[in-house]
Amino acid sequence: MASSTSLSIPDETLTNLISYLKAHKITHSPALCFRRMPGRGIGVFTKDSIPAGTRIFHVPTAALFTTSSIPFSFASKDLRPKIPVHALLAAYLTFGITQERAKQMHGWTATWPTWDDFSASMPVFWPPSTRTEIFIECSPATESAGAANQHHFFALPPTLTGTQDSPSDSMSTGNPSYVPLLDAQLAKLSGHIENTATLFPGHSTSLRDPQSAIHKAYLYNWANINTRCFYHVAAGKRPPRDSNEAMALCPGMDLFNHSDSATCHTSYDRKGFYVSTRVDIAPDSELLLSYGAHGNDLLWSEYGFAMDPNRDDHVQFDHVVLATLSQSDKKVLSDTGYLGNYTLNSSGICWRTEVVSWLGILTSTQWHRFLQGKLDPQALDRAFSDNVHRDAGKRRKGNQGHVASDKNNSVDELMPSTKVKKRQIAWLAEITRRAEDSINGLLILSDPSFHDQMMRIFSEQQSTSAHGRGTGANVQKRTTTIELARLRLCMTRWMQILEMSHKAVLHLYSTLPGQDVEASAASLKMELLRQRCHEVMQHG
Ligand SMILES: C[S@@+](CC[C@H](N)C(=O)[O-])C[C@H]1O[C@@H](n2cnc3c(N)ncnc32)[C@H](O)[C@@H]1O
Repeated sequence: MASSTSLSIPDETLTNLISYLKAHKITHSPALCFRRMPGRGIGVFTKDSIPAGTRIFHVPTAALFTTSSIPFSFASKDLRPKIPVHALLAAYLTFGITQERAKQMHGWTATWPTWDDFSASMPVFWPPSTRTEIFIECSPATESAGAANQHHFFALPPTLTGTQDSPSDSMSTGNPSYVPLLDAQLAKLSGHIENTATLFPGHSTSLRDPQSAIHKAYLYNWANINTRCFYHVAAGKRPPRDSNEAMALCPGMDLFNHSDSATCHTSYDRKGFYVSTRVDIAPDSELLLSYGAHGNDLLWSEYGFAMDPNRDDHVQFDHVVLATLSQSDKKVLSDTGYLGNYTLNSSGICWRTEVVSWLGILTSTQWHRFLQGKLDPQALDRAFSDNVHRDAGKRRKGNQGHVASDKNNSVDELMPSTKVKKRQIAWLAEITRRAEDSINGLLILSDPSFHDQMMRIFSEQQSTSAHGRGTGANVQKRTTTIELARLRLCMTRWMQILEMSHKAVLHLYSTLPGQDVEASAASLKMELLRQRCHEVMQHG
């Protein structure tokens, strides 16, 4: 591997990074270079082709930033077991690090995102108003559809917030182990702040004060650790029970972006971390790691971005399914291990949802046999068709030659699999309705005439201007940019959810007779929303 000097970038921050890498004996393939890209920060690229299986990056153990980098004068041996690693690293970077050390690390830390980047993209830093139901009123003039002029909707999807649960339709009522992603993250962040404040009493007041510079610096460092750390266990140490306690920051290696089809992978041994290529790499390509097989909700909440497309994407829709089940259904599902965790992805609904769909349509014995793979529902459909033909024959005889009308479309007359599909369509229609409501609401808020309402929902208002990064018009412009970025991220995610449910509904319609009109109407509606969102993304 070559030394870092071969990375040539026309950007002072990146040039300083190269000096930092060199000074810390961090080496890499001579083909690598760093580039900035709109919407994804810095990434690692190759100028030349690289064969599969090549080691392209090495960060020696001595260059890692871990709890071993923190002096005992800041955190004693006794204190360390009492604080999560994430919180300790954030505390040290916020008020433990000397000016001299911060200056030494600057060649690397200057490449980190800005606070505005995190604030715009990570919902954990957004105001509570983005998590609760939004009501807006429109005069008929601003109402493009000309329909109802009151809108209520959610900016953030329930898969992140769980806020669409009413007590009777609650994910938590139905599935006690379910904690929405954002709730878990908010609890973790506030737990870390509280823990740090307790263990470092000299900083407790400012850490707990959202307006203080220390609090804001802590959030910034916490976000950096959250989005840039790698799993690492020091040589000779046992892996901790909680993988979050095995953290290392790897200078330079933290600039690889994520992909669901990563071209590189990481490994480590006692000498440090390595990145190697998994496949042959073409010149001028970005080198990509996998942060895990994560759906967009997790990528968004933990890392502040969503991929489009993302083959690991899915949405959990427990809130929709559970709201349609009786307590006794939930008990049956709980007893069989099928309560909750119902997901939809680009291939349709998951097996767990399929299982719930048959509950009540099969007899209890049939349903349990179906779970065990001992009953093929198609056999039931065949038996149903045979019965229908037999009955029709009997009716013909009974009616002395007059064929009985076959127009009875009551649910009881439907084939078992048709009943199941109709049930699934109803669930998907509910996901679609919620997504459409939210997209329409966000489209209204993106209109300049709704600027004040948009700011009330997406802005911390007074608190943003207290960040000490500008005044007057400058702050106003910056905050508006942040709020609009937040709104657009919500719109993008709802659109992805809508596309997923739309695709699944179309597939179900295609397996049922006479659903062409419904399918075309749904596609038309979808296309109109897609176009309106596209316009906002382009010009708004
Ligand atoms: C470990 S850093 C990677 C380097 C990062 N681009 C930077 O400039 O610091 C992780 C962050 O990179 C960004 N990122 C990673 N993969 C991305 C992707 N596929 N699309 C958009 N942003 C991505 C996200 O902001 C994420 O929090």
